[in-house]
Amino acid sequence: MTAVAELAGVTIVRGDSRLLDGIDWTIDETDRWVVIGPNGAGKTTLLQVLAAQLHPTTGVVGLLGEVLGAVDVFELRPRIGLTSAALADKLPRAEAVSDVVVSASYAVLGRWNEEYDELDHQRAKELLTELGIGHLADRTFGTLSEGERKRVQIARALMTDPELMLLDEPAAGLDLSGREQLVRSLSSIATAEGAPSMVLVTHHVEEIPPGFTHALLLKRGRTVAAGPIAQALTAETLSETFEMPLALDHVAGRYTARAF
Ligand SMILES: Nc1ncnc2c1ncn2[C@@H]1O[C@H](COP(=O)(O)OP(=O)(O)OP(=O)(O)O)[C@@H](O)[C@H]1O
Repeated sequence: MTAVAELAGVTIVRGDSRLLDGIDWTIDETDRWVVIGPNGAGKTTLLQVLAAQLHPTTGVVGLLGEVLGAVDVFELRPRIGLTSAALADKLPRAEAVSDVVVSASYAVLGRWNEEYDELDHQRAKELLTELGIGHLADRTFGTLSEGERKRVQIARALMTDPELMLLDEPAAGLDLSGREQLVRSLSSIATAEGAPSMVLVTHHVEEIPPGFTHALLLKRGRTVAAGPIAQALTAETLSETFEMPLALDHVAGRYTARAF
């Protein structure tokens, strides 16, 4: 199996804080990881490292066969799909949904004056349809609901056929039906042939799409547990991560947690 990412002793220090503290982690090609942890655990920081946006203070990051620090990150980044609230805010609200998706192939935010191939538009339409929002292709991005916008972002991140897909709290702020539709879409992306390796960050086990294979639990910048999801994600590891006694259920491929 080929490693898509290999982190060894990754530590990130800002002032007196260790945002990440000695993270060792290997992501293989066929892995679909979920990263779970409380607010401030370092999840977004970890995703920024995987997105080649942040270099560790100490430690080594291997990414898509390259070593961070010894490679031009501008060559690496187009191979990585990222969705996050920060990125969503930068998408042009006045632009047509299909253009928001298509413009990803040129790694630009906003359509400007690039010429896009008919093939690109076809691909964008296909992706939007896969995500259940094909009918919104001609709408203006700013007129979409939060849940619809999240799905456009995912289509956009998939547009470049990334080798690694990073999703930072994709279901945050969605209502129940929005969350369930998104979980279903992510599950079908995760289990599709030729899908990219995936890392999904969340606070909530309810948001883990069926088909995700591995879990990393993070607390105060450190790994509590990491590995195949059945072993890494248990009532014990979850309780330790969130520092409260939690019961964990796993029914029909979905997880639920509650305090007791
Ligand atoms: N530049 C910085 N300087 C100092 N502390 C920082 C800096 N950037 C982030 N932090 C702190 O690092 C910690 C980890 O932040 P991060 O955003 O990675 O956490 P998170 O797990 O994604 O949290 P949340 O679930 O709330 O989004 C937080 O306590 C945050 O305040």
